[in-house]
Amino acid sequence: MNAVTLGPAGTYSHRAARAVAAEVSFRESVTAIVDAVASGEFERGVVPIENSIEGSVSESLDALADHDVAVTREVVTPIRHALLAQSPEFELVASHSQALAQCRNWLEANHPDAALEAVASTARGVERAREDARVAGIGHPDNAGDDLEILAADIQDRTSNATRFLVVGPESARSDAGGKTTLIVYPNANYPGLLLELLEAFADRNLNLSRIESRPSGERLGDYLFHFDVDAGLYEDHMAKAVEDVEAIADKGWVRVLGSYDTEHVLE
Ligand SMILES: O=C(O)C(=O)C[C@]1(C(=O)O)C=C[C@@H](O)C=C1
Repeated sequence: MNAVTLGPAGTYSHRAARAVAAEVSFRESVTAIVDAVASGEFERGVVPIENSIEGSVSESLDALADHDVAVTREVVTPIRHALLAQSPEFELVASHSQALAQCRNWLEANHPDAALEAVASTARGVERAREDARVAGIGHPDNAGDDLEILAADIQDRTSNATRFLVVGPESARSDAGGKTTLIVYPNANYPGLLLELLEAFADRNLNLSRIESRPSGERLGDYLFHFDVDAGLYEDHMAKAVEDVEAIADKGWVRVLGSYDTEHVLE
């Protein structure tokens, strides 16, 4: 199985992708990854969806809403950041915006004068550090190689820092089997109790939601679509019925059922 994920080599996404595919290729944005799977160029894509400190990765949510793809698995992995540079004499810290945010307090306390630069990925920030002595990168410590020093390890603001990645495949890979289901709902309507009705489709059947996110639809201000993760598989009768109810409520808009899948925990 070949997979595409956020590059260059050495990103956390790369570490997650190695757990599901023997061959991993890279793109520099989440949207490009989902595009490459939707167009059939790759069998699987691995995208970060949510972090325990910083919350949702909105580019991933929007890319999933905009493409006909399926979710085939989720991978959860701990994120332990290190500060890497040629020497302690750096002026600027480059990393992915999520990583900079996960280390915000540590950076403020330890390097208040350093400038911050958001780049496409943590590994791209480490590359910047490798090319330029004025730059430090934040990323996985394995990226240090022979030429960079690990100036500090475990610099994330909370000891428990974990990111959830979704493995996406073509629509044909959509499965009803698995302990979790993701769906995206665009009701294209706005009236009192609409969200309550959607939630009741699950609550009335004792189905637990593990995540709900709203994202702007892009159609008009105040118009939203909703991302639901449910702790049940589509093979379960009450889950299939909940989806039918949601489809009836959203009959002026659309419902994208991305499928059911299981979770893998990757520690290294
Ligand atoms: O830049 C990377 O290494 C990534 O894989 C992206 C990403 C993210 O977007 O959340 C993945 C895990 C960490 O939370 C930090 C960055």
